[in-house]
Amino acid sequence: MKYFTLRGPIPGLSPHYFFGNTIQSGLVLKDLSLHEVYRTFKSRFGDVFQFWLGPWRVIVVSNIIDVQHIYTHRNIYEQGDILVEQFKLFLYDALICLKGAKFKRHASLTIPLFRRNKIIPNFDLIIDCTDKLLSQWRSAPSNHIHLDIGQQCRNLLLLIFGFLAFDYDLKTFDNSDHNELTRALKDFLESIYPVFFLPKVVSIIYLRLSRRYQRARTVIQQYVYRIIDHELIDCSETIAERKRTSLIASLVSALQNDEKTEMIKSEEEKKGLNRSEVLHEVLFFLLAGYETTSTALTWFIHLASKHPRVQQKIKAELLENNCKEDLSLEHLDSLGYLDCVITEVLRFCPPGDSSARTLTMDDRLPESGTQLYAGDEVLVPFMNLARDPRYWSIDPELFYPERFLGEDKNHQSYALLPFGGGHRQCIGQDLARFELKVIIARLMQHVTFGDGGPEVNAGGFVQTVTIMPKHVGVTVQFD
Ligand code: HEM
Repeated sequence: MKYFTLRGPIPGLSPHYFFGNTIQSGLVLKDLSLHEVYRTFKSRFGDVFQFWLGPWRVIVVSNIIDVQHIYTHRNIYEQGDILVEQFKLFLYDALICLKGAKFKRHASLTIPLFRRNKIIPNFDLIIDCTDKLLSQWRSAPSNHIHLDIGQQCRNLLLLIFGFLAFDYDLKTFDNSDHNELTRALKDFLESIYPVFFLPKVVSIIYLRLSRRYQRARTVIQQYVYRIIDHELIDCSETIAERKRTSLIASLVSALQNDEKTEMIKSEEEKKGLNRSEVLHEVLFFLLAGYETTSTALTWFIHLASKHPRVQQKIKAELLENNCKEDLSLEHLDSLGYLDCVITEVLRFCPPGDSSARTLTMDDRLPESGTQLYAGDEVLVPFMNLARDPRYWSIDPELFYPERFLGEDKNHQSYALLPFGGGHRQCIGQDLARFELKVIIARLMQHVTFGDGGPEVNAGGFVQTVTIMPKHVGVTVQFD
């Protein structure tokens, strides 16, 4: 039988009809995260196993030689159909769903805007937005336990990304408990998560019937239209001037004058973007630009509250580099320990679970000798590699930023992949690292996070589109 059976000699757990391995693994009903599930399967079945994410059969690969092979053979390992097919249900024309010539057309308008030299001028903007969060915390009593750190981080990263990519004030700190957009985005992400484990036809019906999804999508679309209209107020010369530095100017200035003529051209000949493509790119970047980075910031705050020693060392480094009062772009490069902390947060708790690739032809993995066939779907699970003692000198189960100054400084690069790898790796990684560094440095200039108690600050994992800490409860003490 083609569906819902183990195929070939690759080990795995015989799947259930319709649910695949999602119930057996605890992903559904026990609410385990994909990090936990892939780790358990690896310890049971070894480095390469098959797993059924509902109707999708995936081959999960957890050794660095095979992973390196996957990422360095882009002609064989293309963007994963599992991502393409599922994202297409709500973001048909967005970068993540595209391959080949269409991907290139979209990528040429977006990727250059997230290179380091384009990001650095946003230093003051990030500081100003972080100060809004600090002033919100200042008005709370000092022993208050903040249980909504995840939401506060989302508000901050969304505010920054709105200005940085869209020149638009998303006002996420105005009435932040009930901010319409952050709430709609949260509802949207939570309601699309089950789609990743459902057959396509069931997903379509579910999305049509889900009032929460429909409501969230309407609110988000209204914002997206406002962002585009706000940009269109500018005259075309001004937009053209800004298109090399601003995502929204780049997208809007690429709008096709004659969509009908462009539509009949071959993909290779097409120029610019049609309205639907611009709409989907704005929506996708809105999601990609804040959700993962705010998850990483939430993990930092949780882990910092558990490791006061790490906070003290960041503060000492700020002091040594004369950044206790003033923070400037010039000082940022000298904060080497802070870089190690950020890398360790991304290693210890990667916000995403894996990269997905689909084979365009048959291939054999060099280390495990696994035979794969065209159309197979492979996944590279980030946490399996990041916590594998074969690839780390210092116990990978320890949260220990100093590892990157000493024994693990020259770690295996394919063991640390929070942004994926190869030709479809994250295009926002320089931006995410820069934002995290500026925000954390600013926060550590002013506050110390305290552990709110064993229950409210118990950590754990909660799976949605990203993997957040399940329980975060911290105090915020101004120094
Ligand atoms: C800590 C923050 C972030 C993490 C952990 C993260 C992680 C990832 C991962 C794992 C992928 C898939 C890579 C692969 O398949 O190998 C990805 C793709 C992507 N990310 Fe990020 N990301 C972050 C921040 C951002 C930001 C700030 C942006 C905004 C520009 C962004 C934009 C994208 C885009 C557009 C893609 C799709 C690339 C493609 O399909 O070729 N990400 N990200």
